[in-house]
This record gives sequence, C-alpha cells and structure tokens, in this order.
Amino acid sequence: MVFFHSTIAPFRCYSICRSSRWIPYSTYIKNLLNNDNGKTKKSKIESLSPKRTRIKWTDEQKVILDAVSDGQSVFITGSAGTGKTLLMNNVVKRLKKIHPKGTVFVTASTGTAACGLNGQTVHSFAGVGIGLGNDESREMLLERVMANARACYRWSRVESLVIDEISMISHELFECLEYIARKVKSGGSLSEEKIWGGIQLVVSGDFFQLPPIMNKGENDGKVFAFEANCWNQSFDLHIELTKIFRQADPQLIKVLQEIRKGAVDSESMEILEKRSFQSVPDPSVVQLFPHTEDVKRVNKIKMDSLESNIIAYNASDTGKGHWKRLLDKGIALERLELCVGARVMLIKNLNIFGKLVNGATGTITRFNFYLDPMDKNDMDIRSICEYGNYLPVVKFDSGTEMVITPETWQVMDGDKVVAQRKQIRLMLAWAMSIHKCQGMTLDSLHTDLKRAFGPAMVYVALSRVKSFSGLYLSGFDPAKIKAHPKVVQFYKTHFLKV
Ligand SMILES: Nc1ncnc2c1ncn2[C@@H]1O[C@H](COP(=O)(O)OP(=O)(O)OP(=O)(O)O)[C@@H](O)[C@H]1O
Repeated sequence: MVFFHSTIAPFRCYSICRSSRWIPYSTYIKNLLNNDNGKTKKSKIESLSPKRTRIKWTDEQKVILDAVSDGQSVFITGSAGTGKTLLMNNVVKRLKKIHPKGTVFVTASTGTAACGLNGQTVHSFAGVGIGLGNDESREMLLERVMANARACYRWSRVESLVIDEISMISHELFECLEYIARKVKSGGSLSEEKIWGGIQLVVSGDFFQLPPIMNKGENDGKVFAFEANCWNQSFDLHIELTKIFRQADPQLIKVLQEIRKGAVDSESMEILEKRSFQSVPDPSVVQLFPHTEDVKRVNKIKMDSLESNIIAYNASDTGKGHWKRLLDKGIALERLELCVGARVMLIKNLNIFGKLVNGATGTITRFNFYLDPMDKNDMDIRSICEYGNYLPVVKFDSGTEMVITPETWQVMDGDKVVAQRKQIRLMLAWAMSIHKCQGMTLDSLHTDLKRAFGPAMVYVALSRVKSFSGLYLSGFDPAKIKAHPKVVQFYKTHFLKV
C-alpha cells in the first residue's frame, strides 16, 4: 500500500462538481491533500489497523463470563459506562463456543445497538411486527410467527438468545417472546413446557436509560420488561456492574448517579448550574439534541460554512429486503459526506486504551490518496469513495492523527451474514441525537436541557461525558431530571446499592 502525502500526478483532467461549484481537477486534488494553502503538512500518522488490546475484566465481569460459559441465563445491568457493551461482545464469543454453530442469536431493541453487536433487532429475529399486532392474542401471534418460514426456522434453531438494550423492550414483547419460545420448543406438549423453552437467555441494559416506545392504547399500566410475569424466572443470575469506567472523577460519578435516579441534591445542583452557559462555548463541542431534524440542520450549516470540497463515501451494502433496511437503522450512514475541517466522530472502537473509542472526536485534516490495486483495503476504498481512493485523515482531540479505513457492520441471522455494510467508521460530529449517542463516550458535549422529554433523557445525554470540564449545559431545568418511579423501585428491590 502506498500513500502520497505531498504529490500526486493527475493524469486525467476533468472537473468535479459539488453543490454546483466546479473546480479544475488539479486544484481539487491539491485542496484535498493539503489544508494549508498547498503546503504539505508532515505529521506522524498512526498505523491503519486497530491495535489489539487485552482487557482486564473486573471480578463482576468475570462472574458473568463464567456464568455464561456454564450455560446460565443472565441479566446484566449497570450504570452507563460500566462496560455492558464491551462485555456483551465477549459474552457472544463465549456463547458461540458452547452452543452448536448457528444456534446463538444476537439481538437488540434498536437497529443501532443491533448493528453495533453484529446482530439483528429483536423484532426481526422473532418475526413479530413492531406494535405486536395491537389486539392480537398471544395464540394468534404464535400462529403468525409460525407461518413465517424464516422466523419459524430461527425459533426452532435457537439455543441461546442475546438481547441488548433491554430498557427499550416492553413488558408485552418480553412476555410474547417467552411464550413463543416455550411453545415452539415444547412441540405442543404441555408436560414438556419449560420457561423460555430451555433457551439460554442473556439480557443486558440499564432500565434507567431510554424506555420502550409505547403505542397509544397499548399501555395497560405496565411498561418495562421487568414487569413481565416471567421476568424473575427467566434468569439464573441477575447482576449489576458497579465499576464505572467512563468517568474517573468521584464528584461527576456522584452527580450522574443522582441524575440516574432522578434525585439530585443541592450540592450536585450547584455543580450542574456552574456548567450552564448562555451560548455554545466552542464549536468543537458536540451538541446533543433530542430531535434528529436539529441534528441534520446544525451539521449542514457547519459543513456548508467550511466551503471545502466534499468527498463522498457511498456504503457498499449486501443483503436484501428488510435485512438491508436494518442497515439504515444502524449508525453507519449509507452516504457519508466529509471535507477538510469537518468535525467527525468515531462510530466504532479503534483502540480502547489509546482512547480511540466509539464517540472519540476530531477534525479532518486532509485526505490521503491510496494507491495499490493489489491491496485488499484499496479495493474496499475504491468501492465506496465516489471520486477515487481517498481516505480521511483525522486529528483526534486526544492528539493522535490517524488515517481512517472502511469498516464492516453486519446483520446476522444466527451465524449467517444476511446483510453487510462497508463504510468509513465516521459520522459528522457538530451535532448528534441523544438516541444515537446511547452507548458512546464523549470528551465534551453541549446540550440544552429545556428540550429534553421523558424520563432518562437527561441521564443518557450527560452520562456520555468523561469529565466535568467537557460538560456544557444551557437551559438548565431541574424538572427535566426524571427517573421512572417503577425503575427506581425495581432497582431498590433487586440491587441494594440504589
Ligand atoms: N474491564 C474493562 N477494562 C477497561 N475498560 C473497560 C472495561 N470494561 C469497559 N471498559 C471501557 O469502559 C467504557 C464504557 O464501556 P461500555 O460502552 O461498554 O459501557 P456501557 O455500560 O455499555 O455504557 P452505556 O450504558 O452508556 O452504553 C468503554 O470505553 C469501554 O471500553
């Protein structure tokens, strides 16, 4: 593989159009490679491949991994930043070691979380539509699922089911899943019926984070999966991770824990008020919004203001129908437009200990031309980069400068890859939605708390940040800090630390 940082011979002479601005190809190339008026910037650029690092699991994490390897059904919970997602990736590997090929199904309540784990959504796995068919009885639902050949096959194959981001699964869906599993696995014999049909269930999430989206009229007073009648019997082990990795400052941890439970004392309130600002402090700070329209608007304004040439990456996708549509619910965009000066964010870990994790932000300094037709990675870029083989170079806020290569996200149906997206592991980072930021670690963020709605939104937003110095608030409204009373009660009953 060869990088040309300073010169490139543009044998062709044609123009490239972006937003009706036409420039000569040679100028275009020069602009791409340099962000300082043609002078070549020499900098140390780190290796292309993510470094492999060994994680030292905590005792709590080890207990979970051992229980999973023993075939136990486990519910894993814990505050934001306690390593649930990192652990789940390892849990899946353990499950695949103890169960036959194609019998471990990895699912999550949202497309973003499902794509992050290389899985599928719970709804697509189960063959149940979103909304569960309103007035449909469980028997009718079972019949509908059994009429769906692929869903029927999955239910008959599954020996272990992973469900991530459980907080967004309703009690009704959880009960339906258990019912279907029990009925399918017993083959119609009542005496053979076992809870979850004997499937090993591994469920993870924090009920203090985003709740299920309930359809009007669907709510019979119950909301959360833990309110399902079968919840307690579903697991051999219920465990809460207590070591928080994302934040190190005990004062910030205390404030976040209080926000999580919706009860902030006067000392914490004072600290939060000190982080309130009239305007967005620094353009490099990520702005979090509850609504995606605001995210799109802000990113577009910022991008246009740079007036740089845009390099577009069109994802290379495989898969059909609803599997392919699932890719669009993930975090990697189908079309990603970048330019020199754009603020960007990593959407997949590169190096945990090098602090290049999901959420790490930086600025695009240039694009490198990448030329080696025999190289496999080169083919990857050519298939997605609209104008040639260019890779973005990002100067991360931590100081590291890195060339960012394409990454693959998969939708898996058991062990079978049913859809795949290859895209650069970046997204624009001037603004992002609170829903999309769930699971991320951010160095700094700005959010307007006045706009928050529903319980948990303030906690999800604020718990992304690593330190107080990176937290910027406006429109501070203590009334927006809410936890659902049922969730508080659930944790009080089962996990003594609340
Ligand atoms: N045992 C560990 N050693 C070192 N770092 C860890 C360990 N476990 C987790 N981490 C790191 O802690 C950070 C938070 O982890 P992770 O995102 O998995 O937390 P989470 O509980 O899923 O958070 P959230 O609920 O916000 O999604 C990540 O940067 C992760 O790499």
